[in-house]
Amino acid sequence: MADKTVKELAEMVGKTTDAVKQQLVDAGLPARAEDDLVTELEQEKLVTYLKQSHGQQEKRRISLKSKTTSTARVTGSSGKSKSVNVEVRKKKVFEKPDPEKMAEELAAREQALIESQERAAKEAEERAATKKKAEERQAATLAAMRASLGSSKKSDDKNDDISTSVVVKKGGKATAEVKPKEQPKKKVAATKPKVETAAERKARETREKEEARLREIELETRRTQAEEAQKRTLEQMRKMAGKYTDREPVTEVRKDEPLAEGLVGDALEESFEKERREIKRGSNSTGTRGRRRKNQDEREIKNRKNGLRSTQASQHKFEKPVEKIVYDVEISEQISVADLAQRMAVKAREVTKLLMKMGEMARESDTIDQATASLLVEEMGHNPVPVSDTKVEDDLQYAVDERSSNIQTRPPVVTIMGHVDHGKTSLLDKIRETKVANGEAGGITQHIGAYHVKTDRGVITFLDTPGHAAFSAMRSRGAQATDIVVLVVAADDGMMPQTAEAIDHARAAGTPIIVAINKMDKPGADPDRVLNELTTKEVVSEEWGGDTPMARISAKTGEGIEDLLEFISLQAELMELEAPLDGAAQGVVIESRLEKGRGPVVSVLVKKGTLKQGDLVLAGEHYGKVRALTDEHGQRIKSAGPSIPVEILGLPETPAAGSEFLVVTDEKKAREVADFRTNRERERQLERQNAMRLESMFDQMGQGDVSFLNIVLKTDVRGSLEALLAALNELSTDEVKVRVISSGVGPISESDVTLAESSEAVLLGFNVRADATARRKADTANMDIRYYSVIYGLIDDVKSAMSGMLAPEHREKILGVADVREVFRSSKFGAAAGCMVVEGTIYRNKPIRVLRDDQVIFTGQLQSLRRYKEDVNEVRTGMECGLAVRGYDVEAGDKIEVFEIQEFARTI
Ligand SMILES: Nc1nc2c(ncn2[C@@H]2O[C@H](COP(=O)(O)OP(=O)(O)OP(=O)(O)O)[C@@H](O)[C@H]2O)c(=O)[nH]1
Repeated sequence: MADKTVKELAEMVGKTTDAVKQQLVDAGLPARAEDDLVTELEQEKLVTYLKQSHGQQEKRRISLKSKTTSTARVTGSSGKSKSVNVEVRKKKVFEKPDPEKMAEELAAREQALIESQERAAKEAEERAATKKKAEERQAATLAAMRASLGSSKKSDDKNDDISTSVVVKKGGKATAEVKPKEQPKKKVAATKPKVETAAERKARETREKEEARLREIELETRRTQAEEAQKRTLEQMRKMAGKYTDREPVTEVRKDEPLAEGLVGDALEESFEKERREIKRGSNSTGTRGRRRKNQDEREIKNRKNGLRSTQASQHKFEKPVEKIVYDVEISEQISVADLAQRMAVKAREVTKLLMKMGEMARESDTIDQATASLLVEEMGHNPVPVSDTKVEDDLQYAVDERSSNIQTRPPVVTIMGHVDHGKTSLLDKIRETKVANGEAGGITQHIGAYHVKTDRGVITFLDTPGHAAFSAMRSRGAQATDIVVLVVAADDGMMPQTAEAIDHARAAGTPIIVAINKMDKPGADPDRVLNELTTKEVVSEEWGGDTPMARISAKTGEGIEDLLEFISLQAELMELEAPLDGAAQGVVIESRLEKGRGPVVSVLVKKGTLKQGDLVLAGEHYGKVRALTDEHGQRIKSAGPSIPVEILGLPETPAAGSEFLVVTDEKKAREVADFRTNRERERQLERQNAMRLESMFDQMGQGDVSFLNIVLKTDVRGSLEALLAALNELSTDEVKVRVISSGVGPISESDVTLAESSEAVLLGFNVRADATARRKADTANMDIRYYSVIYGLIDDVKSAMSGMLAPEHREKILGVADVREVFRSSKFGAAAGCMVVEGTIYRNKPIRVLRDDQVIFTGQLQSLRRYKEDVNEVRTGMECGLAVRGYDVEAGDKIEVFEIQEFARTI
């Protein structure tokens, strides 16, 4: 760069002289005229200024300080103070670049790359053309020079010894030099022309201008390439960002590279360096650079085609290239750790490790519950698919349903409910008496928990287990055995608590209600009152515009019973009750008992299909072949269709009342389901026991005053047992808890007595008696065995026992109040108060309180109570007295209140 005039500069950059002059001033240089020279230094200054103003910032040196060090003075244990260096390190965090922004940037850079390549090609062409022109010009100049030299040689010969050459020095100043005459010819030819002609000068200037432009292009190319490198680096960073998000970068950030700016780690920095080196090398040799550039571009394209692979891809070889397989893992309600691991195709150790992390210590053989297993599976990146343990059961049920066909109308199943003594049993008996005993020739009615009657409108089946307790026990087992509830309300008693409860139960089950207003024969019968009271529970008679049929009956005389049966049949018709007649039978266990000589006798109600002798029945946890079928009259029958109650023999044990039964063909499946149910029941039992243990622990820890009433209970049939257990369970309160230590069906045995004795339990028998040995044992142990035949009798007794265990309640009772009118002081008695008894009686020996402005200010005792001069024990309302309070001086206007603490027994 040579010194140039303002005009020359303007020509060079293709701007007006005025614009250049202004730029010079803006760049902080002195103002110039058109022909003033601008020195090289000034030109550089101007170029720097222009670059800056066009956004080409001077290359900044970025120095990121990851740590700062300062000095602090501290006093040591010896008391001496010393200075310590405090180094504060900054946390480096990778920022994940925004993918959208990156994509935009990438597109822009690609466009810029294409443009710059096109520009470079064009410029190369121009350069070649210019070079050619320059060479031509030079050749022409040389020819001219040679020509002029030839003519001057002739004149030299004339001037003999001196030749003058004019050398144009920097700045265009010409100086004359005297050269020795005998200059070798070839030397003259080798040197540049001594005098620069106007054409030469112009050529040189053009050349310089061209060179400057080329430098600019070079710079531009380098810049583009640097940007390219940056782009690639950022691209890699974007790909790597995901992998590094959770990690703390451990590498140091390079400080001398603007691209780094605290973002790039070692790997990226290295890649950047590589790019930089390539660019640097490329700039030294245009040819090599071009080749390299080409190769690089080819690589780029190849890499792009290959997706994520890049020139730096080899740096991340540690990554596992395989894609993770996500399994759908079926999880049953309980699953072993080993089994779960197998389903996820991992080692069991990995599962136990994860469990440990989650705070659960488990071995491979341990079983975990469905919720924990689901969590684990999710944690390990798979999909948990919870499956029901009842799948085998469901499959079995499905198979049974599949085999059902020939859908027919079936008889309704009716349960009779109502308050105690309102006549439920009487009603059932009356219906049976009129419809069964009389209807069936010679039939001996047998108690099987249900019976069916034939009416003009069809068959009706009654469940002979009256009361809502049995109804709810069945429902709690999922057996919706009842279609209609007949609610018995005594006309002379009206709606009672258990009437309301029965309504709630029926409502909860969605079972329609028919009301039987009983005891209409009684003189005190008031059916309207019943109707009225029932409306409070939103049971409105059809007569009153509601939808509940109500029959006025007498279980004693049989009046209205036909109407009731008619209502039931009509309701059944409305409900369009249907069931498949053919196919495998299924239904519900009504009752089961152990009978001497017959073994387990199970009463069932068929709900679907037809139950036949010889069928394989699965009921609850037991299964077996039906040896015999008996109807309610004790008659052996071959089969029973829908809604028909029968007794079956052949099961190995007594299933619980309310259990569902079904006929299966596959014994293996039946065993599988039976086993599963047994295990489930055992687990439930264990859970209950654990809960009990826990409960006891808490009780002991926190509330020392909780009492337990332990019970050993034996009943005749499972139905009563379920009902009683449910009822007893509800009796527990915060203070007294009922704990059934043992319960079962059958007579009270010696072991029951032993258990009751050891656990300090009361021994209760419902419709069963203790055998001889048990009786003897109870006598020796001085134990009381209580027998019942009415559920409510048993419950009431338990309630009383619980009440006896309750701590008595203490209540305070005010016995009398006296107003203090005057206070006298005597040296002998101290302060004595003259009072008037205004309420009750003032007692000398009872506790007192002193009240001032109706606020208690003292509680204590009287020191003396006198009437006139005599000491007395009590003074009644309206009488005057003198009294002294021990340890307290009363004032006129105070009130003396006498009280006592009374004990009240509490009931459950
Ligand atoms: N006068 C009269 N008495 C009846 C009628 N129905 C029942 N009783 C009497 O009422 C009492 C109770 O009858 P139950 O049939 O035992 O009543 P329940 O509702 O079954 O009683 P629990 O089984 O204890 O809940 C008995 O003394 C019956 O004789 C009736 O229609 N008229």
